[in-house]
Amino acid sequence: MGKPVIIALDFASKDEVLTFLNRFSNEQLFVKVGMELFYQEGPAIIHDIKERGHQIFLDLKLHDIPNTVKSAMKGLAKLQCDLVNVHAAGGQEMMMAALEGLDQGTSAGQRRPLCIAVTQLTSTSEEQMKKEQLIQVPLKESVLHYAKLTKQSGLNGVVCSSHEAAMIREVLGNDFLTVTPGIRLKEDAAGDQKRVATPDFAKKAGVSYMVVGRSITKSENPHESYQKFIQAWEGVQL
Ligand SMILES: O=c1ccn([C@@H]2O[C@H](COP(=O)(O)O)[C@@H](O)[C@H]2O)c(=O)[nH]1
Repeated sequence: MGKPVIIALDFASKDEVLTFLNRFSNEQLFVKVGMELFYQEGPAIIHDIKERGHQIFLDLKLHDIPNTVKSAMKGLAKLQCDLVNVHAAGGQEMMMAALEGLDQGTSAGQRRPLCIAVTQLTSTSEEQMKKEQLIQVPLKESVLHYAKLTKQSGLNGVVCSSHEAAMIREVLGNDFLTVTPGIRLKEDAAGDQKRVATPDFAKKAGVSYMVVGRSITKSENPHESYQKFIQAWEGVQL
């Protein structure tokens, strides 16, 4: 499975990214490129990171009409990232269109990126979901509903919080990926995240990959902080 931690490279420039990556010398990482970095640096940043041998989750969370998502994914497939994503709220037709686009954009002999869908953002609380999205079921039920829809659409997994991962694994199987942001060490500030969990909670819940941003990138010693997350994960014997 490789590294259980995906580092969110939420930086505004290539210089900041390279300074950050240089702290890890030759260590191969699994990193996430999100909107902040991609909108500033464009596709070239993907080539720069890939050149250094890191795995990439391109986290652009596509959510648009099926035809637009299909065409966008066709283009993104050419960047040869390992993982891309959409919002499950875009619906089954949109998610299936995303896969079609990825298939069309992947050349023979290349591996199609895995595609996952965001269920409910980890910055959303149950109260907020009910009030602002007018979804009146418990948040866990909404997440499971989106996860089922995602699987039916043929995608490889979901973005959810660690609190929903065990339920999703139980219902949808061990091969269906759960990628969980909102990961914090006990002493870390939650910031804008509402559904947070520690690495050991995530491991016990059967999470596939933990996404960690600020706890590592804003730390005085990012390499040491990264190691703390890895060690906390590895310290849990299942
Ligand atoms: O539901 C979601 C989906 C994506 N994210 C992204 O993960 C990181 C988390 O960063 P932290 O600094 O560790 O909070 C960030 O890039 C988000 O865009 C998410 O948090 N929740």
